[in-house]
Amino acid sequence: MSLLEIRNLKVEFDTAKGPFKALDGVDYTVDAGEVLAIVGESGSGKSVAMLATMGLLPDTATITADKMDFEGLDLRTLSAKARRKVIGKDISMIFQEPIASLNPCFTVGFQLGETLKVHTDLKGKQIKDRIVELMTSVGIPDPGGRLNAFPHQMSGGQCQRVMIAMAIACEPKLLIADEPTTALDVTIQKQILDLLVQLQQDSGMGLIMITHDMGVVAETADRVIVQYKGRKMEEAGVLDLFENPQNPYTKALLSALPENATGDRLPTVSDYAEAGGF
Ligand SMILES: Nc1ncnc2c1ncn2[C@@H]1O[C@H](COP(=O)(O)OP(=O)(O)OP(=O)(O)O)[C@@H](O)[C@H]1O
Repeated sequence: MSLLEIRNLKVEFDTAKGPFKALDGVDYTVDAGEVLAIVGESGSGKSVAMLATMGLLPDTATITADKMDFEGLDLRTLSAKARRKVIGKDISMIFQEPIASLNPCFTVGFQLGETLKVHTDLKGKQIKDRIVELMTSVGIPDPGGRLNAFPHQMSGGQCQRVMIAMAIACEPKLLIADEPTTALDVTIQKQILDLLVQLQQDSGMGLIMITHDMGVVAETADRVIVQYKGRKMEEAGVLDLFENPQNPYTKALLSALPENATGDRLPTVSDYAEAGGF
């Protein structure tokens, strides 16, 4: 049984201009211990798909799927109470803007503690010990001192480490990372990616990496889903995708990488769109 199995996921938003189809029948499967990258340009429906899975879309979204199972549990029919037991514990998510994701009014230690209080039976000193252990595992120096810091007193990279600590606090079986390095400096990006992959390998959890960056895909993924305008264009193992892309859109994405440039100007995806028929 797969960890997460989604069939024919569709999401439509009710907007002032009428219904808008953000996702049009996409399948996703992730196994324990696997890293799935979902790649595509802005607006391709990567975040919407995972927010739908987490039950985090607004009421204006109509979500349908033929199947949406997490460890055999049907996420479509879960009560709000049962869902809260799964989401944030067995499935957790980190987002693009680490500083905005943390509450500026509370120390990072307090915020980590709140996560542990909600989802575990730990109390008092056990909570503090676990916070220090978590901060150590995500590479925050002087964790005992830093737990009293407010988010604005930490760098973007450190805040993302705190978000990762919060996401892994309850030892999730699946972690969804939505553009986790996009808002960070290039040098920090690599460190955060390495940390995520290391944590994934140590724990054996499934990891879904949402990204628009083929470099991130190459660094992290076992398998890749390429999305464009709410549809799946291609799904392949990471080596196959880079060596032998089948879909014109995937070929266009790969041609737009700086290392594949041949002329004076980098090609863009739209250079390929008409010829490729997408
Ligand atoms: N709450 C909403 N109401 C209406 N449309 C929405 C809503 N949320 C997302 N969309 C639209 O759905 C489409 C897919 O959005 P989504 O955020 O999934 O894209 P993405 O591939 O993750 O891109 P990005 O990397 O920019 O986040 C976009 O056109 C977006 O404008």
